[in-house]
This record gives sequence, structure tokens and C-alpha cells, in this order.
Amino acid sequence: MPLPAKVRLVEVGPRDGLQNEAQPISVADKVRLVDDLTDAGLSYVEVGSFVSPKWVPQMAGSAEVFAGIRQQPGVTYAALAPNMRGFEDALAARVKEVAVFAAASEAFSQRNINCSISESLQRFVPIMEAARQHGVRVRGYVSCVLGCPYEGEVDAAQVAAVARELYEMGCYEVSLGDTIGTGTPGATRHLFNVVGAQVPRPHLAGHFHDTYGQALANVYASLLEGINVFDSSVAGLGGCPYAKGASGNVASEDMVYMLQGLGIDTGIDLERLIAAGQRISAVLGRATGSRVARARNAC
Ligand SMILES: CC(C)(COP(=O)([O-])OP(=O)([O-])OC[C@H]1O[C@@H](n2cnc3c(N)ncnc32)[C@H](O)[C@@H]1OP(=O)([O-])[O-])[C@@H](O)C(=O)NCCC(=O)NCCSC(=O)C[C@@](C)(O)CC(=O)[O-]
Repeated sequence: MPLPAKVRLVEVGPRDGLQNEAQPISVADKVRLVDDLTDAGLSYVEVGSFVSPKWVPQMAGSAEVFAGIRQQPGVTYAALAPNMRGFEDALAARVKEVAVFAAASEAFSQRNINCSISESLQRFVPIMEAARQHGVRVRGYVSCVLGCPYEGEVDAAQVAAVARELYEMGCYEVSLGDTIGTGTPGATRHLFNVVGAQVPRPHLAGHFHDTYGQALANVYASLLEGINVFDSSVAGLGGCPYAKGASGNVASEDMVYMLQGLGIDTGIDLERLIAAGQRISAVLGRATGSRVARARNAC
């Protein structure tokens, strides 16, 4: 397939990136990060999660973060909601878009949200119904699409079945998560071929972690399969609390650099994005995970 002229980036740094941090990060620092990202031109930012603070303590202040950000027109500010309690909390925080998250592996589903895949899908049904009533858009995630930390290999047909259920229940887009970053470009192409037969490709997105250094290659493989929405994380922040050893998402800066090199428009100002990544890396007290930012800083 020819490369797309445009790609939409879903910035997941403030949520997927920060959820794994053990050190406290203030609401002010989170707000500043979200505002920096939208100032850099990101049109979609996942701001936080309405999940149990016992399970993911770092996301406890998500309502305050939503209250503090400078919401810009044309930008989507989203949050994760695993159940009706999370959806209602999101609604109270005036969130206009939520994401529900399922997994392609039973063991990961149990560890992440304490229920089976089928129970999780049933939990999402009332969320979809309430979301329709309140005009809230719902995005879906499937985790462990190219490998599971507990079960190993995951069948693409199983990913397709879960993705299809999410799509059919009303998720306008389903993001396929390579949670532990074990996927390679051939496996990624195979995955999108199998899932693309069940869910139209314009409704699929790629979510690649860089644990094995394959993320950008997997993005490129996905582009060749007609996928043009990708999740990424500024400064390569992150990991998953329920996938030990998983490193961050592909860095947003590296994505933008590669896409610009391919002549693909993202609408993002790379220099401002690098500055946003530098600021949050300083807050966290460590070097950025973006190779592009590191190279630019060395110049
Ligand atoms: C789903 C639950 C809540 C089930 O957790 P549970 O313990 O089975 O829930 P429960 O219904 O039995 O309730 C237990 C307690 O939690 C409370 N509770 C119940 N729901 C909520 C809520 N929404 N917000 C706040 N509190 C909540 C509830 O009120 C109760 O409080 P208590 O009576 O004990 O004081 C829990 O497992 C959970 O929060 N899991 C979240 C895990 C998570 O956030 N993981 C990271 C995101 S997924 C990810 O990163 C992957 C992704 C998307 O990026 C893609 C990829 O890379 O793969």
C-alpha cells in the first residue's frame, strides 16, 4: 500500500508514560506536560485514567489534571475508563472521550483488570450505552497483540476477535498494543492483515512499545499495511505496571522525525515537542528516552 500523506499521533505520555512512575509527580507538572504537548501541535492527548488508585496510584489525580489543563479547540483530551465507576468519574471531570481496554491474553486481562476477557467486554457494554447517551466517544485498546508476559505467543486470530467485538460494540477506533514490545515487522504486517479482515483498517491504530528496539520498524511495517494512526509517548516515557520489564512507548519525537523524513504530515512542531520531552525528563530526573532528542541535545 502507498504511504499515507497524513498520520495522526495519539500522545499517551501523560497516561501510559507516567502511570508506571513510582515517584510522586505533581498535578502541576502533569498539567504543564499536557499543555506543552498541545502547544507543540499534538491534537490528541491521553491525559489520565479513572482506574482504582490501589491498582495504579500515579493516576489518582486525573480529575485535577483535567481541571487544570488549558483545553484548546480541536484537541481531544482522553482518559482510560475500565468500568462504569471510571466512566462516571470521567464524566464528572467533563471528559469527552474515554478509552476502554481489553487484552488478547486471559492471563494479562486478569492481572491488569482482574477479570476475564469476556467479562471485560461485558463490562464495557454499559459504558458504551452511557457514552452514547452523553455524546462521549469511545476508543478501544487490545493489549498483548504480539506477545504476552505471562502466556508468550498470542494468536492474531484471538486479537482480531477481541478487536472486532470492541469495534462492533461502538469503539470508533481500536488500538492494537504490543505491550511488551516483542513484535517484529513481519509479525506486525501479519497481525494487521488478520485483524484488518475483521475491522476496517481506517479504524485501527498501532501502539508499539520499544522494549526490544522494534517500535519504529513496526510503525513502518504498519504504514505499509495502511495504518495511519499511532500511539506514542513523549521522551519515550512509560511501561505497563502489569507487564514487568516493559519499557516505554515509541518516543513521539522519534516518530515525528521519521514521519517528516517520509514526507508525512503530522502537524507537530518537532522542536517544541523535544522541549516538552526535556521538561518532563528533568522533572523525572533522568535522560529522555528519545534518540532524536538525545541527538539534538548533543549538537
Ligand atoms: C478495573 C479495576 C478497577 C478492577 O479492580 P477490582 O479490585 O476487581 O474492582 P472492584 O469492582 O472489586 O472494586 C474494588 C475497589 O476498587 C474501587 N474501584 C473500582 N473501580 C474503580 C475506578 N474506576 N476508580 C476508582 N476506584 C475504583 C471500588 O470502589 C472498590 O473500592 P473499595 O470498596 O475497596 O474502597 C482495577 O483492576 C483497575 O483499576 N485496573 C486498572 C489497571 C490499569 O490501569 N492498567 C494500566 C492501563 S492498561 C495499559 O497500560 C495498556 C495499554 C492500554 O497502554 C495498551 C498496551 O500497551 O497494551
